[in-house]
Amino acid sequence: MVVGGEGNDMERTSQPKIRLEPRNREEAAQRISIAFRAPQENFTIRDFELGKVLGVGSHSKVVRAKKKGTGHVYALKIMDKDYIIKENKVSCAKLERIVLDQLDHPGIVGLYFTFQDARSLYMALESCEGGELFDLISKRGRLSEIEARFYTAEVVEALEYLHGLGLIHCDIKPENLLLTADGHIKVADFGSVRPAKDSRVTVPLNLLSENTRALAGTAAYVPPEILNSSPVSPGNDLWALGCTLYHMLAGASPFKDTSEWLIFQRVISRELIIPEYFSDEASDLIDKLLDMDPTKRLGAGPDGYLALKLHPFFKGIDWHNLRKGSVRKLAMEFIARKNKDSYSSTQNTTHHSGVLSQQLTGFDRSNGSTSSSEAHPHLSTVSSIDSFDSKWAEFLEPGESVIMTSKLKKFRKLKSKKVQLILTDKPRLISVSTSKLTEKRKIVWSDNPSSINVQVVNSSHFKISTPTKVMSFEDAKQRAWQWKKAIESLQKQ
Ligand SMILES: Nc1ncnc2c1ncn2[C@@H]1O[C@H](COP(=O)(O)OP(=O)(O)OP(=O)(O)O)[C@@H](O)[C@H]1O
Repeated sequence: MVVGGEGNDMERTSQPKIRLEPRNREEAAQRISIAFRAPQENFTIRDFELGKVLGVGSHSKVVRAKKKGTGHVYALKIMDKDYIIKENKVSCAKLERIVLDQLDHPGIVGLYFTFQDARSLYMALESCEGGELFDLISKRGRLSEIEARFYTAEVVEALEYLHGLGLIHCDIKPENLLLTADGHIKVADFGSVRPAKDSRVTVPLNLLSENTRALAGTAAYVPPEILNSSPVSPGNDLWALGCTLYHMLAGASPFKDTSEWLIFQRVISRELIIPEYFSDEASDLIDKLLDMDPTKRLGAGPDGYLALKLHPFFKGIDWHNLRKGSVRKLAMEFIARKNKDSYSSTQNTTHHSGVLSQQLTGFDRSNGSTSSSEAHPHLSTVSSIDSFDSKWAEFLEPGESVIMTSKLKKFRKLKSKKVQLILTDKPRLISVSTSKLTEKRKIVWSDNPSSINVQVVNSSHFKISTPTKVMSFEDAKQRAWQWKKAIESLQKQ
């Protein structure tokens, strides 16, 4: 990605550029003060051996990439230029680049370098080999309080650092909390970040004015004050932290419903049901983080993070040595559940060289988790990299690439089954039973929207209608609209 990067060879291509042009003197002055630590390199995608898709966001695809020559492995966040321009996400991408560049904390995903080519922007991030906390929770159903305490403590530490710099993440949720190979948490996805008034982090003003227009965050984690257009504050992240802790312990976010509107109603009226099996300490902490008044949330008051860290839920947490080992049991339990993974190891370049790193090298989540091999339709230009690794590859024809795939619940009458739905560039729609690993009945493709039609019921539910049947699906990651977009864009091609 080029952010004010004169002199970079990438700039001299005749391809579309994404630049950060100052609009006035003030901005120009501010821009000069940004000297990137993570350089803008002249690399091309051919300088990397691409591995599996680590995850997909709403405007990016993140792929494991090994740098030829050095063998270093990165999580390469790839953003399609046309798409982010069309979707007005350029400022989010630049913001993430600029902010990540200035952060340095073990609880925050590191940025190594950026580059771009004709089609895409690339950010080489520290690779979090353990995947999303969301997937861990989904696989387990819910986490134990011991695990939830540890993960929450690590997020608290990272938030303390961020808030100390005057930055609000604005999208804390289990999907954006990534696990390293040795079982520690790192906060990712800084595309929604906002500075508080007294922020010590340099953020160009034009990016902010563009970025602050949109409602930041994800419905189920958005605090009530944001729905009332109040200015951002650290309390926003503390609310989302309370929702995240609840999610870890209950297996679902506290404000769950079938549409964003209904979720917002629950948030505004604080319809919070705490399950009986939550300990008193966990219930009390969640209650205090989910205070309707952002200034009263634990961690946001006059005693700041000290009050939060001293809460009885965190009893036993060694705050000074949080990131020094002590995750052995958690990580080993995690890897034991993943030992069927047929992941072929690549060298890991994370900075964590703890005891577990070696034991866990090669540990991954290539076992069909909901996001591990998902792709975005707008990223079809890089879709060929999907075909390398997944166990679903056996259902593809030679040369066929995955455009999008998710583990979904498929409903039939009153029952539901888990299926892996795969959309390919052929185009084909393949539904594979995750229990039997066999292809279910063929879904006959048609370019005609009246023959194959996708109806979105809400963000997680959608239906695919063909002339002979209607199939109902649930996507736990709320990608119903992405399924519709992906299928329709292939029909238009
Ligand atoms: N450093 C990393 N290491 C491993 N996986 C990663 C890394 N960064 C991102 N991912 C995976 O890619 C997914 C998408 O990344 P990210 O959230 O940064 O994208 P985005 O397009 O900004 O998403 P969003 O829809 O949340 O705005 C993550 O949820 C995660 O699964």
